[in-house]
Amino acid sequence: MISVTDLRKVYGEFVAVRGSSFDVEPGEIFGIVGPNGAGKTTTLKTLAGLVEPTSGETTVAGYDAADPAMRSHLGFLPEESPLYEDMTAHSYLRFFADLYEVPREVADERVADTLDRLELEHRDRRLGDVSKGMKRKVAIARSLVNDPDVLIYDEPASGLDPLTTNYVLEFTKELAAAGKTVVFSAHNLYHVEDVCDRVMVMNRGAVVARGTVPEIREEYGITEYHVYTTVPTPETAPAGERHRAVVESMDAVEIVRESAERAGGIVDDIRTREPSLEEVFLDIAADGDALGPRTVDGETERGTPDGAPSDHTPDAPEARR
Ligand SMILES: Nc1ncnc2c1ncn2[C@@H]1O[C@H](COP(=O)(O)OP(=O)(O)OP(=O)(O)O)[C@@H](O)[C@H]1O
Repeated sequence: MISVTDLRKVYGEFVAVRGSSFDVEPGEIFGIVGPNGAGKTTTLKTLAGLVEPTSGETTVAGYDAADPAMRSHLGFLPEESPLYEDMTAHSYLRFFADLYEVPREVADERVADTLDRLELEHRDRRLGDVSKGMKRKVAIARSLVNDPDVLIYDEPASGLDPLTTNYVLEFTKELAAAGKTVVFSAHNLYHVEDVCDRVMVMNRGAVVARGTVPEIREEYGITEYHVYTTVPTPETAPAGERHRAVVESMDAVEIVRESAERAGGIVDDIRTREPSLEEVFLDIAADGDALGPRTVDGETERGTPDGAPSDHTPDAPEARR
């Protein structure tokens, strides 16, 4: 449904996106995460045809992203979406439906249905007078007036209270279950982990990891084993009435077991601690300096145009650097 090959965007001398490649399958929820300035919004705006890439190919719903015909298949939710404050939700959405040339009757039904599904109250109140959560819901409804196949949502839950956030994320899942393809960016990794089928991590303009969350965790995170023994061993520290060693491999667990048995005790519990996506992410982001300078000149000096791998096998987490 979406195919991006060697996407590169340079502003003046500054390299905002350094050659990223990824595919998104129909009905998939694909998350783009990364620290501030990583290049997430630039990537999303390129998909939406709002930013012209410096080089690379971007296909959305079978069209080049720059092709105006693509727009009718796309719903784009920008990070900030100022609404016309004097309009009501209803008149505002109708206005957009008209822009997309949706026949009046279809538009009325679709708008009412979407507002019902979003449980939007106060439909006839001025948009200037409604809460931030409601405004976001109206912006989401706007992204759906043309019944698009592809939804591109930049930080859909940014700045919302936990209840509305949850609502928006569940709604996103429903849209994908109904067959829509969703690409969204987020800072909150818990949301990404909860909602996305696959994730791409960007840092300093480069794609540094991608795959399912378990794949990324396996590739980049370190699983810790907490090994509890009945006797002290050189590897353990006191932990309540027992002793505990924190190790990172099963071989190390065996060493603790042998030490405990030599000391006349046993290992009586082993617990596995998976790193959170947040921990994995911080670890990946900490490697950002290794990506090198972010200017066209800096890249030439390094002798590599991209600084990051850009193969087209989205299921395989990439090697770092
Ligand atoms: N029009 C522009 N002109 C010059 N530089 C730009 C422009 N748009 C973005 N940039 C720069 O490109 C880099 C990537 O920006 P982008 O908005 O894509 O990052 P982001 O990952 O979405 O960040 P955030 O999480 O802060 O929204 C940033 O350093 C930004 O300052």
